[in-house]
Amino acid sequence: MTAEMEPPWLHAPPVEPYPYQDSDDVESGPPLHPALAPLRAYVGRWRGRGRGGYPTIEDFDYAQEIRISHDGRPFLAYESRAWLLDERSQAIRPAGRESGWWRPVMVDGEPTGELEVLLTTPTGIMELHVGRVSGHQVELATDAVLRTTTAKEVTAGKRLYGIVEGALLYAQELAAVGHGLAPHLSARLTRA
Ligand code: HEM
Repeated sequence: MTAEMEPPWLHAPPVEPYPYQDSDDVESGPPLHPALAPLRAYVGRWRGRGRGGYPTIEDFDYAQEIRISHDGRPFLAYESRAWLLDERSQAIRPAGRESGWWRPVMVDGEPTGELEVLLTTPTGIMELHVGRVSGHQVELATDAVLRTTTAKEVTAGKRLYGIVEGALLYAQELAAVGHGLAPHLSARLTRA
């Protein structure tokens, strides 16, 4: 590469590690953005178990960890990892994994109670949800689903999340592989 072609940053000093904090504990870390006040109860590390099924598959038991964190900006980061359990609650194999963002809608500096949620899975599916927060309850429905060419055919989804007696509960429905909306997952997780 000739000197004229070199970008100016090529010989700049090395950068420090990412200097901002990502926190899953509202008591420490950066202050929670006011947009996230209605979702404050969700921030944390959660672990628990659930039961799943679909018209096309056998019912199954699973365990799951969810991390919901923030960095002081008006969105939550969402990460979930699940694994299948046998009848003795021993791990069989890794299962669903998902990550994305929960974005409360703000108008004139006030949260409207609406939520935009973006989620992706390693199985080639991207879900765009619109939702509502009321009290501790979060209700989501897909606005769009995008799939890679090799992904299973998922066309819609619906989710209901709640915080009940300090636990995170949810139920999730899917429209997939030729079926209309039907339950796929429900679980109860407590703070890990
Ligand atoms: C806690 C997370 C999840 C768990 C534990 C889970 C578990 C399972 C299991 C055990 C199966 C049966 C096939 C297999 O053994 O792989 C399955 C199938 C399936 N799951 Fe999930 N899943 C999760 C999340 C999701 C999500 C987020 C989506 C959609 C975005 C999804 C869509 C599907 C579809 C489309 C099938 C295939 C059904 C069929 O081909 O008949 N799953 N899931």
